[in-house]
Amino acid sequence: MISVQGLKKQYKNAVVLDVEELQIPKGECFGLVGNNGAGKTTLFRIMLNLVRPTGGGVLLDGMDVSKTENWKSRVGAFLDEHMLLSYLTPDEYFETLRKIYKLSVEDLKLHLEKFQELFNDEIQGKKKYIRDLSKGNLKKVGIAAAMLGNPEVVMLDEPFENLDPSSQVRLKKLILQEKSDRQVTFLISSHDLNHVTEICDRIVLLEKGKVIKDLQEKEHMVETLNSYFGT
Ligand SMILES: Nc1ncnc2c1ncn2[C@@H]1O[C@H](COP(=O)(O)OP(=O)(O)OP(=O)(O)O)[C@@H](O)[C@H]1O
Repeated sequence: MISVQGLKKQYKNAVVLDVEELQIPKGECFGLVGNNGAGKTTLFRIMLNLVRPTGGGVLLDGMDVSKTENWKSRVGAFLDEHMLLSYLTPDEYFETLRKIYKLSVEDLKLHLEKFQELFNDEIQGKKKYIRDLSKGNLKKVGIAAAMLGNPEVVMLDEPFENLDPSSQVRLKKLILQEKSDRQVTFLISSHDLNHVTEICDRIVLLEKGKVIKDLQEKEHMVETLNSYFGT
């Protein structure tokens, strides 16, 4: 369970995040939407202790993410390409992570097998460095890396962006599979309203850093979001 309490982030005089309370239960697929600059990435970055909040904090299973490191083995995330080691090939990168997470060669192989359809023969066994991959393929490497080591919580910032239509469908299938097989808690930010409403149990809408809607009923999600975004 993730618990956000009195979270505030301010840059000079601008308050970019102001979330009074948010509880995300285990196994929930939590979607985060909002216009550019609404504060989605800032919320994820604070949850990963990459940005220090001005006030309040985030607890993961009771652990304050800014005060202990123990939550890190339970969380996987891909926010942007800076999280990757661009001087490695995807194979070298996965092998490096395998060693860090102390997984067996077989564990890594089984994990990557789940991604074969999504990888579409473009990622493994190639001599291409991560820095030379297309944006979509780079995203696929980041997502596969975020899910490595069986994390209980997976945070993905704009996972569908830059993926071709078949890859978007394959990614949705993968997320739903992981969720039903292992009760993974997914936190997904997206501008793609169709995809998030399809796979998420709940959608939180941010506007200028504040939660203005917390939608938990599937039937009303699409309608409410379409009317908000004018889509
Ligand atoms: N280091 C920083 N210094 C000043 N302002 C910042 C900084 N980082 C983020 N911001 C501001 O915080 C606000 C929220 O940004 P954030 O990236 O969280 O939005 P977002 O919802 O993820 O947007 P997008 O949909 O465009 O990715 C923006 O106004 C942004 O300019």
